[in-house]
Amino acid sequence: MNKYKYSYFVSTHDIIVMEDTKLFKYIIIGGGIAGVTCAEQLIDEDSSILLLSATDFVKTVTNVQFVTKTLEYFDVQESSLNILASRCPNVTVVKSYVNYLDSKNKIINSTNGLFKYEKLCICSGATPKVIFPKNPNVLWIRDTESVRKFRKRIANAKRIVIVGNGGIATELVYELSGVEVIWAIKDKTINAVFIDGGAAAFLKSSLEKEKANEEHISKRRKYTVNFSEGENNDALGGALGPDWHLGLEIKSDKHRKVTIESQVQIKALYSPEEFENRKTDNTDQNITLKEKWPIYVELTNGNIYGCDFIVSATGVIPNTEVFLKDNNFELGKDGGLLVNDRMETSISNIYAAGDVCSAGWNVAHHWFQYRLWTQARQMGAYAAKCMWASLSHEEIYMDFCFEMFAHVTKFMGYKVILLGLFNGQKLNKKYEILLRTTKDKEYIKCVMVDGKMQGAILIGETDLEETFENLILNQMDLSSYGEDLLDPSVDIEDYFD
Ligand SMILES: Cc1cc2nc3c(=O)[nH]c(=O)nc-3n(C[C@H](O)[C@H](O)[C@H](O)COP(=O)(O)OP(=O)(O)OC[C@H]3O[C@@H](n4cnc5c(N)ncnc54)[C@H](O)[C@@H]3O)c2cc1C
Ligand SMILES: NC(=O)c1ccc[n+]([C@@H]2O[C@H](COP(=O)([O-])OP(=O)(O)OC[C@H]3O[C@@H](n4cnc5c(N)ncnc54)[C@H](O)[C@@H]3O)[C@@H](O)[C@H]2O)c1
Repeated sequence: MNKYKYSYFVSTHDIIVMEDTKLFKYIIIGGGIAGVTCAEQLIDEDSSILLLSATDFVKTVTNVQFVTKTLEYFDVQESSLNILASRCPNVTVVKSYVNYLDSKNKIINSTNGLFKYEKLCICSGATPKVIFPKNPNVLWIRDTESVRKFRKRIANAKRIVIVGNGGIATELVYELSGVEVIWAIKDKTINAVFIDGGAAAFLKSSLEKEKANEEHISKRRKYTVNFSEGENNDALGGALGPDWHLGLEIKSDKHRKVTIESQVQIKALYSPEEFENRKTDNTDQNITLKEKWPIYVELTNGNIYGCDFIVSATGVIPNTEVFLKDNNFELGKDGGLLVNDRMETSISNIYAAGDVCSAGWNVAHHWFQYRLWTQARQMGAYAAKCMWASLSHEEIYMDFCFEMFAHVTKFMGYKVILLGLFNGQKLNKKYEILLRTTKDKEYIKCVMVDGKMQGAILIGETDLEETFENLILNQMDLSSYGEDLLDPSVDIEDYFD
């Protein structure tokens, strides 16, 4: 590896570029799915491409399989930097944390020196938005390191409180057994980030079953994660993804014990000493308080729980901070780097993809951004195409995957497919719902406007995803079918394919 000389004055951020500061045609920051996909997809084979990864590992996607035109499964691996470099000979992979961007001179300063770019793609992901982040009894899940900390603490835990109602909380609550879980959610029903109340009721019964009785079907076929002990890297690693929870099989007791506290938030946390000093009346209403716990949680409904620790699964914030210093990036409402339909940020020659960016183009009616693995991959690949097209003056079109939102995952033991405006997003409550549900088997919901399908939730093995995807994309008028559309005796799959 070349060593680059550099000079850098932290006080003024003036960078003196030495003659041998290396120029790369493309630089990509971030070794998560967005960054790695971007590097792999750069078809400019003669070009110098540099990928900077803050950690010793990068995330690579393998065995991509399309379920439909827009739905895909894939395996994810944590690979060493050398493996990526050997797979992509035109990509130099350097472990380095970027701490300053000089967009005027197109230079980045990193822990491994200065690098100059023609085109830069920022794929720095997102950081968990943790409630009470400084409290040592509040944990989160994002990367391998955070899961390691969680595993260590859960091994001896009797009760934990999980806060949040999205992907991580839903998966964690389902995966844990042999420990009492208090699940504190802001909404009326579980997993409200992804599904409606009806689907939530369908899934919830899974929590009452014993873990051992269920077949463990993985969300994807494989997720290889490196849990080697001893490594202690403070840099935030890439987000975990499919099947990150498979390593949580640590309790022999397979009983789930989940209490759902709905429509609440955390009001306060108390250390044992602070709790002892509380002399309010409501503290003794809760028998669980007779035991001594490392931390106590007061909910907004007045209930107080002692527990071993709390998991904050309360969403993410795009990792932009380092890049904002002296750079006037336009940001999206959610704090991401705003990108246009060419994945360009508001600063020329700088692109962004994955969790760090906010889609700022006029998005297709049936598509919206969700910070998901699949979208990180799609955006990374498309950003690569856009950077290449810009330098080679080629015309390209927006990828088809941005036409319709599509996500396949697994919640509470069921395959879950979300298509288009599956929860009536963007429709201002002006839509009808067609529903078919069979207990413990399937839940099918179609969102309809004027007889045309706008979105769908498919839970279980319905085999309807391809048909429904076509119906949403084609906007075929289905008024004449009315409710028969979901009649189990009508084989709509054959009819519409
Ligand atoms: C527990 C968990 C489960 C999930 N499950 C699913 C799922 O089932 N399906 C799904 O679709 N999505 C899932 N997601 C979401 C998905 O993992 C993310 O949306 C996706 O991985 C984001 O990829 P990314 O490349 O944009 O960011 P990241 O994976 O966060 O990668 C960003 C990279 O940038 C590096 N970096 C940051 N700052 C710097 C810097 N200054 N200099 C150098 N490098 C830097 C980081 O170290 C990191 O390697 C899950 C997320 C989590 C946390
Ligand atoms: N199977 C999947 O597709 C899957 C699984 C895990 C994670 N992910 C993705 O990983 C990322 C992180 O997951 P996540 O579950 O942390 O985020 P999320 O955005 O899915 O859910 C965040 C949840 O936290 C709640 N919340 C926010 N602030 C709160 C507060 N102060 N008090 C109480 N609740 C609060 C929100 O209401 C929401 O329910 C997301 O982008 C998510 O989509 C996806």
